[in-house]
Amino acid sequence: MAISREAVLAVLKKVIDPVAGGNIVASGVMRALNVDETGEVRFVLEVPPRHAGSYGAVKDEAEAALQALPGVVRVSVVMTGHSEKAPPELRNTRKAEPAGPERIPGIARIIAIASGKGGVGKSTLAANLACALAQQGRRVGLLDADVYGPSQPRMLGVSGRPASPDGKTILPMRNHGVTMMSIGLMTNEDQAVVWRGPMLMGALQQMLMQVQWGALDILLVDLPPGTGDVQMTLCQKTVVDGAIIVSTPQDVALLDARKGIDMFRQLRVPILGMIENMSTHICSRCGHEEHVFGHGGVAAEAAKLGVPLLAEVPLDLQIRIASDGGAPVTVSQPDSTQAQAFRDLASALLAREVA
Ligand SMILES: Nc1ncnc2c1ncn2[C@@H]1O[C@H](COP(=O)(O)OP(=O)(O)OP(=O)(O)O)[C@@H](O)[C@H]1O
Repeated sequence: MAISREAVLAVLKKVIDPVAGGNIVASGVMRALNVDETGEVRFVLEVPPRHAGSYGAVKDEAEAALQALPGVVRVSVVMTGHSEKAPPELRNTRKAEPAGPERIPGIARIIAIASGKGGVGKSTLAANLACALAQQGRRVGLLDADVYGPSQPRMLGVSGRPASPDGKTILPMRNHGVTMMSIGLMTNEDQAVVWRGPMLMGALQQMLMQVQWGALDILLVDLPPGTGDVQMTLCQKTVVDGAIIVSTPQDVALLDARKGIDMFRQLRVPILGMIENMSTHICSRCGHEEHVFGHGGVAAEAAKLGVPLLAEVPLDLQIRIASDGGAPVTVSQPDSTQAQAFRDLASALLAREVA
């Protein structure tokens, strides 16, 4: 019978830390827990050297309690006074497997919001979709990975540097029911950052793995435009459950969107659909409808490529004012027709069980 990590932790949480108080999991002396499928449980008790004597009994108690747990075959506990190196017997002796895409613990689904071209409204749509999904009861995260123009802090009205109480993990920000982290919060707003490939990959990995996202039903990733290192790294390192491609109806934007779709297909990421943004403009004074960038181009392209058209969002002054002011229209004017477009998009994704 395979033993679960949760069952092991439940047992360890009953073992009292005689020095720090509380249990040994909460106090942090129990580290590097490894529960493998053969029923072997290994961990380190990292204790202050001067209190080593007090932990002998703790080690015995933890070992005995775990041995009594059905499914546990072997328990090995190593006591150490420092944590620089894992003791030799704890090293994984199995050969490293090629690192394929992994799931991030606690995050049920990842959806990438992408565009071939910059400025087509990808961030605006990501912010509104995140808020609309949160309003419909989903636990939503939004990762702003647009290294060339991170705009989510402005769109979600968040500022300041994220805290890192332990110097290792990063606490995300939260507003409008959305848990958010942006590369823009890690750099000075006015500072132009020249990102090179390895730096980009490092920053993305850090934001995916070191941010304490908590339990999320869905993490939306607002990607930079185009088909570069960030897109590749995201899809190669993590399991991306789907991509949404945003485009305006213009030919040039569509051409780039097609390249984006090709890339995701090559990376085996399902295309959930396309969104036509700035689809049509309705004059706020006279109600006259104009097709500033043409209309219907994305619908035609989506049909040609065999992917669903998820939404057509108008070019609308309220949408711009709201997102540039820190409260997307879904939040600031929830009863408006503009907000309804995003709610319908969220509902459609929920109905298809992709969000
Ligand atoms: N439907 C819309 N109606 C009105 N304004 C919009 C709409 N969509 C986006 N905008 C505005 O257009 C500008 C660019 O949008 P946004 O930053 O979302 O684009 P982007 O594709 O994420 O750009 P980049 O790739 O450069 O980050 C913003 O000022 C935004 O408020």
